[in-house]
Amino acid sequence: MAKRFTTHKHTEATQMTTLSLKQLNRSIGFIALALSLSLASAVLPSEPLTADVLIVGAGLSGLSASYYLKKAGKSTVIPHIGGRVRTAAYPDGTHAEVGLEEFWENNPAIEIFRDLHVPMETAYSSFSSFYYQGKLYPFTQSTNPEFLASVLDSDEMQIYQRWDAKMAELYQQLTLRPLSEDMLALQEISFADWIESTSGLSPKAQELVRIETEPEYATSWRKISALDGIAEWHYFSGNGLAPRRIVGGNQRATQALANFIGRNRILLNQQVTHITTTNNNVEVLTSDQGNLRQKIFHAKYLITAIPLFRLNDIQFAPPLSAERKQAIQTQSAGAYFTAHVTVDKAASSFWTRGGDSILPIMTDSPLGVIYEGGSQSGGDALLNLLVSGSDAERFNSRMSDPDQIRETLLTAFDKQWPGFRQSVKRMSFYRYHPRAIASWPVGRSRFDNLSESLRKPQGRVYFAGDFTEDTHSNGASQSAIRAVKDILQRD
Ligand SMILES: Cc1cc2nc3c(=O)[nH]c(=O)nc-3n(C[C@H](O)[C@H](O)[C@H](O)COP(=O)(O)OP(=O)(O)OC[C@H]3O[C@@H](n4cnc5c(N)ncnc54)[C@H](O)[C@@H]3O)c2cc1C
Repeated sequence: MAKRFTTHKHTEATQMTTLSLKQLNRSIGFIALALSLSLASAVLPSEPLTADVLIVGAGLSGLSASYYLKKAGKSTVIPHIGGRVRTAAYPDGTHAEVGLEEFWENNPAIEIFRDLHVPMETAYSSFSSFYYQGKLYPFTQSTNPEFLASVLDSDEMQIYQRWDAKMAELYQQLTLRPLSEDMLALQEISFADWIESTSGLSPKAQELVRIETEPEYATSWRKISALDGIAEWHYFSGNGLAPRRIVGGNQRATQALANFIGRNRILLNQQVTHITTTNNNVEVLTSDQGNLRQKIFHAKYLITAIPLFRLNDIQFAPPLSAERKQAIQTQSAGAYFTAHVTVDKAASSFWTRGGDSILPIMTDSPLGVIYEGGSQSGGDALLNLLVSGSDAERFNSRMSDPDQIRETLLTAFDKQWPGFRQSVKRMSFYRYHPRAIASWPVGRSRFDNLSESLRKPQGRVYFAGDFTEDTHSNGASQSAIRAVKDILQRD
């Protein structure tokens, strides 16, 4: 989740690149029906509104699906907007992420952003500075291996490197279908138990693995299987994958996507409540969250691009298959809570070394991962705390008193950086309740048959979103490509 960014940020050139749409079958054509915003926002229409494909969910997954479909000449309509790519902007000119922090370099969305000329910043490492037993290990080096060599002694490092190479081999096996019996067995043991009993890593190296990866799946490493741990470790293995951020805030990327798709294709405040499939179309009922007026949409196909548990808000006819229902019910989720902390600029000495920022820092305390927000030169600094796991669950509870949350965070800050609380001017809290990110409990994984059932369509309805393929926004993008490809091949 957290990665250290170069102090000399490199703004990635936003040249036009060839999209991976070549795989998508463009040969099928049926008439794209236009839908105007005025029509959409009018009083209950007598005729249903129509499009080729209706997309439920205007997060990264739904917007990406719509992007690919538009490139292939299809019309789409997306009721609702929002999603987990969100940037908060404050009156003093500072801004920080509320949701997604970085796009990993292997995320297909990066190709879309290049195509849309969205400026990106490049980071170079997946590991971050971290606290272990009260001691800070600052990431001041240029690469993961150099950083690791500053944390582990040479014996620990040799064992770590052998283990890491084995992890890379196991990751390759995850791409094979069907998975071997040995691999599937790793679904039954927790990542923590497996590392502790088989890795041979030193206690410090084990803690490094835990502290660096837990913010990724946003729950304890005891709650995910070794199989999912192997998939997560891929982001850190070897030199690690490099993440990207959008200059000026990640929300600019989804805004660029929405502009490309056409704002009139995205209908605000429309919650999908019913999805009815017949042999030759899909009928959707939406409810306007402002005035509770209902609208009817017809489309040839439908893609749901919402968190899977949100499918429980929708009534399907015919109902979702028992296997899909079981897949949704047995899925787990990680929790996130975000706090933006405005602090006096002078306090930056706490997180700089030799004039360079060592943020993000993984704290292993209720502060979670401390990121740096965007600020105006000379003004206050904005820190972004990405809290995950049990601390996030506690803070997310509506019974949680904001004054207590604030005090817990200030106490944790003071323990780590004595005197820091004097510099804090304001805190803003953002809750993701109850489920922020996909995760699978021990005994379940995204590599089993149950999950596979969600990657197959039910009639004319396709299921996308980050809960079907991966824990990260990579899953949101990959699932959009899968659904669009399947629709274009079928039509
Ligand atoms: C705090 C936080 C930090 C994160 N950090 C990272 C990170 O650094 N890197 C990374 O890769 N990923 C990160 N993630 C995960 C990433 O944000 C998600 O994987 C990704 O944004 C999911 O996109 P999506 O389109 O699948 O879902 P969403 O963005 O959740 O979009 C779903 C949309 O569907 C709408 N919707 C739901 N139900 C209905 C309905 N019935 N009718 C109509 N609309 C509906 C919702 O309102 C929402 O707008 C983070 C997530 C959080 C919460």
